[in-house]
Amino acid sequence: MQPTGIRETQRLIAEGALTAEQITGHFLETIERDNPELNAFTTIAGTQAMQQARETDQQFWDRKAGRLAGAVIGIKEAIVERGRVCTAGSKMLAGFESVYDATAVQRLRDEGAILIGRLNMDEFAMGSSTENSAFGITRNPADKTKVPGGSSGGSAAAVAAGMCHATLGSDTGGSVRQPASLCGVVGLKPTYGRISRHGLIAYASSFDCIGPLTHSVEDAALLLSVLAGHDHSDATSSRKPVPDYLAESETLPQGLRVGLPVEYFGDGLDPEVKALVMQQVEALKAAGAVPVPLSLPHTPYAVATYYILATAEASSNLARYDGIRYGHRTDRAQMMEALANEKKMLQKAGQDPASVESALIRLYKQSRTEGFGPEVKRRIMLGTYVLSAGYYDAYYGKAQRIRRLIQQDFLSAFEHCDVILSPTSPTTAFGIGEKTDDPLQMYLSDIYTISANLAGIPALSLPAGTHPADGLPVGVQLMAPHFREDLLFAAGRQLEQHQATTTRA
Ligand SMILES: NC(=O)C[C@H](N)C(=O)O
Repeated sequence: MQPTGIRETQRLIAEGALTAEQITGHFLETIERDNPELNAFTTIAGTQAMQQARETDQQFWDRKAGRLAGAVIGIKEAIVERGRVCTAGSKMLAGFESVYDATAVQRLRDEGAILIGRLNMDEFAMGSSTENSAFGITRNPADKTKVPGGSSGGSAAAVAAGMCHATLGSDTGGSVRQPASLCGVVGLKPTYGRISRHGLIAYASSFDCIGPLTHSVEDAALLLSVLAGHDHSDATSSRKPVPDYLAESETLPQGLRVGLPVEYFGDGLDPEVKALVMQQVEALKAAGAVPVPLSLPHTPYAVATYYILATAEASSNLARYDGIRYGHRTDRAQMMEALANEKKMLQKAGQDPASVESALIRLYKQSRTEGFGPEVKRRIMLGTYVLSAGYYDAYYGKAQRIRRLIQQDFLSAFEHCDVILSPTSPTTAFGIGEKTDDPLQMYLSDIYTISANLAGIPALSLPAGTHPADGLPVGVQLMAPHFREDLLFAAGRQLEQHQATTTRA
């Protein structure tokens, strides 16, 4: 059995009990064996990873190892990596090779991480099940008939299946935390602006965050220490100093007040999920924390608000894929022939052939029709509608105002508590195909994760045990005030320790 934690691996390499080459080889064998069925990885960078591993071993030997030396990490398709195909799960970007590294990827490289490949996702991060990828669905390693969650389903499945130490995902409305919960791993959405978005293919820019998925809270803290910090290429990245999250989260602050929002424990929550989440509250209580019942009154509007604002931003961000400057381009010869035929038909019918649209307009339309999948098209249409002149105030303007009220709910709540605890997802992983015909049901699986994105606050999902009926992983979510990731890690580590002792006992 090989170690799956970064810190543990580093200890073993430093002691000479393991080499980076061995651990990378082990992960590659696991990928080779299990990826054909799971489809977590879209690209496997075996040769380069082994080369990097050999360099890492030399660095350990020379005592020049970086903070992530020996850490084998996979990257979500939405985050660009120099020299690799970066598709964001879309046919629109099939074959698109990036000429630069996202800042987050560059930071991993600078600290010696070994980059092992690229991970499947819902197209342009639009989805909660990884069933919307142009490159096939990803399966949940815990039960291959179930979805892994989404949109970072490949990133969560790869960690859960032991194919790497950690992965990068992105979280616009729960896309790191919900799949982490459904696959039984740790997932962090940091404060908006804590990690640079430079090189993250844009979906909804006022929400998009890059975040790590790991086997342990400790590894998530280590990764955030490396990934966080200001970047001159992203004007929204924060200049706040980056703490040593590992050191800052070693002990649980005395008398930590844990907020329990009534709106997160009501209708629609599976009772067994609720019971496991409440066990986490008991574990924190036993460590001296104090539960504080509270209300976040605007929660019922969160899903609607998010799906108005995110689709509006997406319709604008995705306008760049026009087939000329960027993205898939339709076959021009075929298109010209079709246009010529249409003109002939009109002439025959005695109508004006000039009424046929121009070749340029047709090229845009045809390229976008072919390049985007159905969910992306739905969101572009929704987003364009809510931004249109006659409806702007009724939808977009109103949603912006409700977003402010949701932020205000959290600011008020944090006057009475230090962290907020809730389920991450109302149910365990659902069946493949179960929600694909019902977009509203799919959107509702983000019910507990979306508010943190609306408010810009950090949130962590970690395993809370397995559901007694289906044996699938259940996640618990912790949320904290802006830039207080240290509190999430401190509470998360406490829960992990508790789980380790109770499962051992
Ligand atoms: N991207 C995300 O964070 C996932 C969310 N379910 C969405 O489709 O927008």
